[in-house]
Amino acid sequence: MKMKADKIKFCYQDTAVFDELSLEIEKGKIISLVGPNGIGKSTLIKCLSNIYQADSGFVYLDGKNTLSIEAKELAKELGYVPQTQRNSFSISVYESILLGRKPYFNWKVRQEDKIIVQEILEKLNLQKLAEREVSNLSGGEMQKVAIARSLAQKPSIFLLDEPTSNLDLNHQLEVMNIITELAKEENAAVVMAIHDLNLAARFSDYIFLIAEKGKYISGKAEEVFTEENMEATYGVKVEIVESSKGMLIMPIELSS
Ligand SMILES: Nc1ncnc2c1ncn2[C@@H]1O[C@H](COP(=O)(O)OP(=O)(O)OP(=O)(O)O)[C@@H](O)[C@H]1O
Repeated sequence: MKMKADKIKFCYQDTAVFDELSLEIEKGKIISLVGPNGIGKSTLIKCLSNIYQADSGFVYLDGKNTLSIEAKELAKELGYVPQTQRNSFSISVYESILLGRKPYFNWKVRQEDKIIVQEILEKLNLQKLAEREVSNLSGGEMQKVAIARSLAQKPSIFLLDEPTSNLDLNHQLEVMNIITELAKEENAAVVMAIHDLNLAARFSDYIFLIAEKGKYISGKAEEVFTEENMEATYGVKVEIVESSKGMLIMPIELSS
């Protein structure tokens, strides 16, 4: 499965967030979407997920315009994980993950769906939380449940909005390992908006930097995360350091 955004433009009221933005996402690859606060990463993820419709340009799945694909069929291909939101309605962790199976059953949950949820609870070490209400979980626990729900959906493309933002070091690595496994072993395509440039550099095949409105820089981490690009984009002088696991981006000081 291949996704392609072709010269898309999206506006809130009269203000364009981005324009002429093109992006290709291939199976087996992880793309990190990075850029300053408010630049449009979440909006782009929503356009790719078909939650928002681009004002011009289109998003294609294997050459087919996503607007022409039925919602239930699209839900089998695209797994969208939003930034964690606290909802007040009561639903257990188990039920929340089971909802990921909704595109596959009509009104009656099948044995097969329960087995998949059970496997995912184990994979993400969530068994102990299965009966807890989602609304009472910590931010990090909630984030893992949202990821678990998208895994239950078994999509071929994952669209993740800041999947590690609420997670401690241990859980960040756990989630990044799961994301890597999805891409490398299950051949899924992954697009994730992420602020942690070091995690992005280490775990992505490609980086897509929205540097400023209309300025997109894409390529391998070493090509995109240069001292010049970082200072121009974030207004911060950085030092690029080599570590045993690849490059590290060290913020040094604000540009004068
Ligand atoms: N529903 C909305 N109505 C109007 N403007 C919006 C809406 N949602 C977002 N925006 C604006 O659109 C721009 C892009 O927002 P978006 O959330 O996509 O950025 P982001 O790069 O994901 O930011 P962050 O890194 O802070 O999460 C921002 O200026 C934001 O204020």
